Amino acid sequence: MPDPRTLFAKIWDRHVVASLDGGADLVAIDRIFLHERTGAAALNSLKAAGRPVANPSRVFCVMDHIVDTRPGRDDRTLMPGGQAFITETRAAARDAGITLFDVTDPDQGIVHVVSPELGIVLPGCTLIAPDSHTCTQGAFGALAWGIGSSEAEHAMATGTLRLARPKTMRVTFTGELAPGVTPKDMMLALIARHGAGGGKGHAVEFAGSAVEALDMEGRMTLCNMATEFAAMTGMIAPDEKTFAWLDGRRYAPGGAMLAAAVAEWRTLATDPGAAFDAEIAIDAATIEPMVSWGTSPEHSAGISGAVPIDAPERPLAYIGLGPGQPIGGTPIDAAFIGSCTNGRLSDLRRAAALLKGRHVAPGVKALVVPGSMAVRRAAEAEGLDRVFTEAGFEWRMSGCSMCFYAGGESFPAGSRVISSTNRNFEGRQGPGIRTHIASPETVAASAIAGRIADPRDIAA
Ligand SMILES: CC(C)[C@H](C(=O)O)[C@@H](O)C(=O)O
Ligand code: SF4
Repeated sequence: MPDPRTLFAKIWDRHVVASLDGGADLVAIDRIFLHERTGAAALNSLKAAGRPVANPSRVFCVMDHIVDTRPGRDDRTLMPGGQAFITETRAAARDAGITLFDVTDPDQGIVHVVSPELGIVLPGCTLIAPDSHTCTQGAFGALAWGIGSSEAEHAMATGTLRLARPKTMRVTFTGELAPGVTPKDMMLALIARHGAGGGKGHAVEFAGSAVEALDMEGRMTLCNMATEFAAMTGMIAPDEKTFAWLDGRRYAPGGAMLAAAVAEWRTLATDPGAAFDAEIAIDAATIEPMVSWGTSPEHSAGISGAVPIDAPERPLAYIGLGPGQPIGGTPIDAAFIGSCTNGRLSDLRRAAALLKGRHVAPGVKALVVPGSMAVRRAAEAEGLDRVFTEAGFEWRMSGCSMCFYAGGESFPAGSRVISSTNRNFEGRQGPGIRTHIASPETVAASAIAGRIADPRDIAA
């Protein structure tokens, strides 16, 4: 019998092209994604070096970070000088012969939403992008991680990347989530309990009954925030839900090819008895809806909790809360639903279920930005756009939008925002913006209440 191996080891071992001096491996890269924020730089520098993209059919590019999300958009963006990122990336992508999902393309959307939607990420593949939330796609049992721009160049030119083998960690969520508690809350609880550096240097596999019970979109939310845990990536063993998701997607294998692929993908799961370098176990039933109170995702607490009495000064000064202050009940100025963490159809459905027949509190600016145009169309087909707009939310085109102050979209300086996104550091959503990260349900409930509120208090 061969030694039991982890999901990570199975993927890594079959992608190692060579073991290099100094302990690093040369790893074959199956898929590369670019976006307009960093894409033009990588493609242009490759071109300047006189090197073509080795295999353009494996390289994809989206427009998501800087694009305007107001309906009727074109290449113009609220980011000063932002249009050049878009036009230069478009020209460089066309020149390199890679696949581009452009601003007005029906497939446009946030990179980590579009790739799974189109079946570009597959179990067992290696996928990289110069974007830290590439780990989202590990939800498919892929090895997917964020890289720097020069590594993107190297990978595009050679189809490989040189890197040191990370350590492995398994995070097991046992038991069952309580009603109203979501994958976002699982990650905020993990990071609050084990620190924003807790996964450093590790490829993290999420496992256990509460993970198996999640749908694919929930699994993506979980893996998305592996980078907030400082992990190289997050991943989940592929199962029937994974295979069903991929069935019929444009770039995924179909027919007899799919059946053969599924047979292969079934072998990827971690073998019983395989050893991890580190293990964490969390009882899912102990998690409640979580909200951040500071400027790191580790500054998070249960909605019924309070800011710790020994909380550090600087984040509290920025966020404008005091030690021991209850988190629930804090008045908000704005609410945002969207991003690669929580901007998918199921996120929108769950928020809309709470908003139906209700209205955002007076004075609260609320906005929903679907993670992709496909999500937007699917939501409209179900009438979710009307639920949101009747509740007083703005209904936008897809993009990163207010997740990140890169496209110039923001709320008035200093606003307190409840947000379904993944980062809450100073200025993340714009000058002086005080971000509280939470699940889409908590965002919806808080928008209605005009203050940070527990979604479980609203009967959907
Ligand atoms: C702009 C991009 C490189 C960045 C990232 O790497 O994650 C952004 O997506 C973010 O979420 O901060
Ligand atoms: S939605 Fe936010 S976290 Fe995701 S890729 Fe865009 S900016 Fe980064």
